[in-house]
Amino acid sequence: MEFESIPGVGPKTAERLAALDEPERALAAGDVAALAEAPGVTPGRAATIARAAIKAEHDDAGEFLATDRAREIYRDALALLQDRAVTDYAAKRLETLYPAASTSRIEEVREWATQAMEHDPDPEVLDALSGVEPLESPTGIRVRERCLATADAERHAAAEAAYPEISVEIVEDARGLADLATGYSTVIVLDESFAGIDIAGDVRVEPDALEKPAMVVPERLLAFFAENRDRLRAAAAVARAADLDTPCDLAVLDDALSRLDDEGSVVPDDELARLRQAVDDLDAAVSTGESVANDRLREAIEERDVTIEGSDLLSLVEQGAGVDSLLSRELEDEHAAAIEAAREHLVDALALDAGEAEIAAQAFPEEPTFPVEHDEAVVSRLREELTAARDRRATRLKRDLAADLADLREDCEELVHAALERDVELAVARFAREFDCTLPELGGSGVAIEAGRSPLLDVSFDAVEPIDYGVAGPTLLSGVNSGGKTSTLDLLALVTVLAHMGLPVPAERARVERYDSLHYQEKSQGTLDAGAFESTLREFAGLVSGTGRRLVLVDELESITEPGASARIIAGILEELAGGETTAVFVSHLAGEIREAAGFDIPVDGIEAVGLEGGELVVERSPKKGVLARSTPELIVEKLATRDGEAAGDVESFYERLLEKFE
Ligand SMILES: Nc1ncnc2c1ncn2[C@@H]1O[C@H](COP(=O)(O)OP(=O)(O)OP(=O)(O)O)[C@@H](O)[C@H]1O
Repeated sequence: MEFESIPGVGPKTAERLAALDEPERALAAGDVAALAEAPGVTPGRAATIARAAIKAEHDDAGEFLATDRAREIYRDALALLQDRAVTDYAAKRLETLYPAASTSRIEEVREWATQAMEHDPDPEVLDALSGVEPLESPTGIRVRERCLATADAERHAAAEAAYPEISVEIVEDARGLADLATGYSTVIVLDESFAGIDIAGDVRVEPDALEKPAMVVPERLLAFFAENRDRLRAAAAVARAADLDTPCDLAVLDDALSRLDDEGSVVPDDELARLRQAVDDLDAAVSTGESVANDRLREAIEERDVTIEGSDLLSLVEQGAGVDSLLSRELEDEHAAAIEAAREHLVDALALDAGEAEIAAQAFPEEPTFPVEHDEAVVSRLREELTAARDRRATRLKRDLAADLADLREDCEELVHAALERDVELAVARFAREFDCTLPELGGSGVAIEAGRSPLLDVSFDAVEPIDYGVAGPTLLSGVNSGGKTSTLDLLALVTVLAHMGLPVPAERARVERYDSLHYQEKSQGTLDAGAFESTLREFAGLVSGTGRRLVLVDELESITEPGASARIIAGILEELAGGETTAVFVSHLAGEIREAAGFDIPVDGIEAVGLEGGELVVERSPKKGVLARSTPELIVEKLATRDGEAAGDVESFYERLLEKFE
């Protein structure tokens, strides 16, 4: 794919995208997390790129949202969805949903949304989702005790690229290799030609080492899993609670993660723990062994009356023999028992196995001495033996765990991806549930909403009164002050935007024409000066001369200038829009005047007050078709003119005459 063909992607970003593992898949799937892995691409930028790629794929060049207010409605809709996403990923991913002018894109999202709405936003799932994030690859790992070696320059370069964590050395011959073996505890040789060379130390010839990262740098996998452990556990919890379909064997993952500590080290098994302990405790155990032997021997000596014939004593003295000979002659058994006790102590205290115990046995020499002393050379040998066994065990555990984790690596990516995608779906499911949404029908002419309730109102959603409204072609919407005219336009816009995003809309039923664009002009704040008025007229000139199926919503355009001129201008715009493919709803207090000024019979709908209660208007929020709603002042005059039970005086007849003016 030519990444630069995506609008907004320059050569630099294209290069960064190309460096990703599977950029095409990530773009097609709107995988914001994967795209954001490209250096210098923030999640927000990734969402923009993904959206542009989707648009390009669906040949969706047009801009559906044609005005600021239309864009604002989209942003509000998006915010309502994003508020229901748990993860940052889902919030960004939701930004790839946009109101499309392309049927294929709308259909694609509708299919996805239909399934998404079926998911249950189980609190357990939502709770687990809070710990899920895209997986991260730790950087800066450095392994110093191991190196790779090769005689081939090309292989050297490949190895350096594949294993930035360890040194890659050039070796010419066996001597060079032997030198390396003295500097590193393990040397992994990449060249087959070195096979069979006998060199002291841990030197292995592994020609396929470039394909075996788990063997060469198990630390990489261990660090990856240690770094992502909490996310993986959270994703596994989501998978369990939501019964996600994932290839990852969660029990195997649990087990593998439990074998890893926070620093990326392997949690020792019993054997490694024993060996570590034995190395650490060796000196102390040897000296305690000595004490045990000496205590026993001292006790034995103290308890013993040694009788010795004078001639024997003489001969011992003449031979220059010390007390040791006496010990050996008189206390042989006791000495042997004391040595045995020392050995036993050493074996027990360090939990030595049979092989190690054999060495340990020699740590206390059989020759009778007092006090008993250990043989340092033997203890050193035992230390070396235990240390080597400990390191071998640790390396084996590391490799075994890395091998198990390597098998899980890809499945884990899928697991986390599935959990994050579920969050995106749940945001839509929650939106649909909380605002009583339904998937709208797309097609026909105009917009028809049954029991629509806008979540954008300034009252709590429970207090929003449902609205029925259907409109096609150019229409004037009249209504009492604060009757809900603007809110009706907002609802029409919101339903239309959501429908074109492929998402459910907050209504019991809705049908929306497939529009190419939405033009929503909000009420201007007061009369415009000449310049601003001119530019507004230019905008409308562009609108009437434009093509395509459009929904045009305009709120109180009359406020841009004086009422008489406004009515003529609005009538003129509506005339131009009539007869085409445009659905236009113009909210106006001048509906009567506009109708008079127009050269055709403009339909007028009205939001009516059904009465006054305690000084407050009681409003029927659903616009009535073909009704020019009376204004609030008219209602009040009428109320004053028709007060029951009061004799008509001068004042009342004034009200009656005023009322006649409204007819
Ligand atoms: N469907 C509804 N359910 C409950 N409250 C509503 C509804 N529609 C409107 N309202 C309330 O009425 C208020 C006024 O609504 P809105 O601004 O849409 O009226 P308007 O007819 O455009 O007013 P104006 O005549 O000032 O332009 C809203 O702020 C909201 O509190």
